[in-house]
Amino acid sequence: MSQGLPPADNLRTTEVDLGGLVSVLATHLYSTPLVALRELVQNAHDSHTRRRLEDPQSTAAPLIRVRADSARRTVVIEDTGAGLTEPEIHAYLATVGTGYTRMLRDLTGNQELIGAFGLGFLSAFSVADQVTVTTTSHREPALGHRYRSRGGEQYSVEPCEPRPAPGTAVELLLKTEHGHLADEDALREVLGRYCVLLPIPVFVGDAERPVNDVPVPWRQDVDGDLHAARMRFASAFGRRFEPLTAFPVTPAEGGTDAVGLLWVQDGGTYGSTDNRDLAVYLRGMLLADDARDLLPGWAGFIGGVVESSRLTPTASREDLQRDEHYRALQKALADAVVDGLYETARLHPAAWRRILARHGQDLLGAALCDDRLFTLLADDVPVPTSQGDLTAGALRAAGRGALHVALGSGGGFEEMLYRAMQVPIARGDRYAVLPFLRRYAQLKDCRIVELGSTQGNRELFRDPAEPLPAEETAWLAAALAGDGEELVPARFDPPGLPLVLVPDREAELKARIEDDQADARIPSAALRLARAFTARTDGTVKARLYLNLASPAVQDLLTAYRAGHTGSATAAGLLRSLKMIMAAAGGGSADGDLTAALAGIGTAVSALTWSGA
Ligand SMILES: Nc1ncnc2c1ncn2[C@@H]1O[C@H](COP(=O)(O)OP(=O)(O)OP(=O)(O)O)[C@@H](O)[C@H]1O
Repeated sequence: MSQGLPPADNLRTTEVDLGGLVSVLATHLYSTPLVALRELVQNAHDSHTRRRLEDPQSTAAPLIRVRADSARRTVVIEDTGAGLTEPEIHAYLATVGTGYTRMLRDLTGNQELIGAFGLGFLSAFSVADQVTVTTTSHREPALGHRYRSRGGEQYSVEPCEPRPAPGTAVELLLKTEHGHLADEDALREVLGRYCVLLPIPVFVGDAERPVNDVPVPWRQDVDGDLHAARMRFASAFGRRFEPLTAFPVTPAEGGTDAVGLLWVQDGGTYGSTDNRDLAVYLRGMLLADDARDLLPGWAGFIGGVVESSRLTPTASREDLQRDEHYRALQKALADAVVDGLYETARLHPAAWRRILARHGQDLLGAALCDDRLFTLLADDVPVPTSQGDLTAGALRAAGRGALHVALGSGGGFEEMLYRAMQVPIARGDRYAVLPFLRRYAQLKDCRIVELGSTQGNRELFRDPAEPLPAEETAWLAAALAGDGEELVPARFDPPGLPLVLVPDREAELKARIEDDQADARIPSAALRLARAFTARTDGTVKARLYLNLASPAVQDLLTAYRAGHTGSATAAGLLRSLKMIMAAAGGGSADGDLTAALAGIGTAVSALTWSGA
């Protein structure tokens, strides 16, 4: 088949259904009607830049004022910029896809100009039934023109009184459903966010204070305390949480040009909470309000603002192209978070303590995803244990050089055993605790005792000095162990504890981690690590019953059995009941039920009492 073009006389021009196109562009390009406000303020800003370039002698103070009249359901955006001549209205304002702004930027190289696509003005029709633009060009200060359109498809232009000074007023007669925008408080809130980085003051109503008067700490030479200025900005900008600390984003050599500010948000986070909140600005205008994907997945506690002129917006100017600049910024932001946390730990110890307390759980997971972060956090981050939050170092010291971790979901026999041993036990079932402690143990070369795992059990339950004869083990197993329980003669502390039933926690953990729900709660990097640890578990053994040969009670039982004492079976029954009661108290389960165990104790006591009589 020929790949060439058809003969010229066969070429046709694509028809445009203007009405359909205008409707799509005006109504469907943007995700929220608020974008119209942003586009119109941005046009006002560009018009000021144009004025400065074309009319450098002008002494007019650049300002943008937005007014609302709820009774008339109107919003007016006024500027003291360049204004438009009548031909310019036709050629730029009323021509879809063409704007003066882009040409001016190409011509002058001025990077402050924001407009690019020649589409933004159309967004006015997404919120307004009628749009009226009254304008006076700085080139013809004695003339005024009024553009009027309903829907954007057709428009009229007529002469009118010139404005008191060159500039433009865009009046939106709001659609009923968007009438709530004609409210100056609402406008203040929206514009305060959209325009926070615009260099031109933006006023709402008759206010004398612009909505964008918070000093931008990475732009101005801040007098005095830079950290305090960063905190002020973060506090003014953050929507949901107060900042605990703030740190800068700086351009990376050969990477991104982005600058801005990140902060650690107050407010608890858990493994499951993603409060990442990042706004991205391009040439001073808000581009992406929720660009959380630029922040690392483990940084659920970070909020921030960045601006970059290398990022490319989509035509709606609400999202960013995922290009190499986007990826460079992602990397720079991950580095900035880690650098910022280092800086906080070094310079702001009080804030650092609050961050550790608030976001300890998240940080455990974060440490697993970034080596530098692990180094920073290893000795500081709190680990939840049976004795409250402790650092890994404190856990190790209290465990006489070993980290003790329970793999069960809290309570259970582990807690009882550890209480008897008087060491704190880390809650290995909590988000990221187990992989964090394993990594810690590996790097710091210390022992980790994971109770419930084969390895951990071997550490805790030592082999007996001499193995028991097979016949005695068989008798004990028959007397004490239930279905699916394996009797293991051992020695362990404290000697007062005759036996312990240990469910196979690795098998339990494996089942839990393989559960689909875990995917939703745990960031994938941490989950992969956890799975790597449980992959080797086969999960066939349900529980092991460790019998403490160091316990005087067990020794007496064996002596009685060897001597053929009739009471040995009764005493064994007593121990079996004790096992079941302990398992039930610890939230676990042994064979049989609690009522039977309690009854067993009664029977044993009666039998022993009578046999002694
Ligand atoms: N307030 C204003 N003052 C002066 N000229 C304006 C004003 N608003 C719009 N214009 C003119 O109309 C043109 C078209 O505006 P429009 O918002 O559609 O596109 P743009 O700003 O050029 O690009 P983008 O679609 O990227 O916003 C602008 O380029 C500018 O020349």
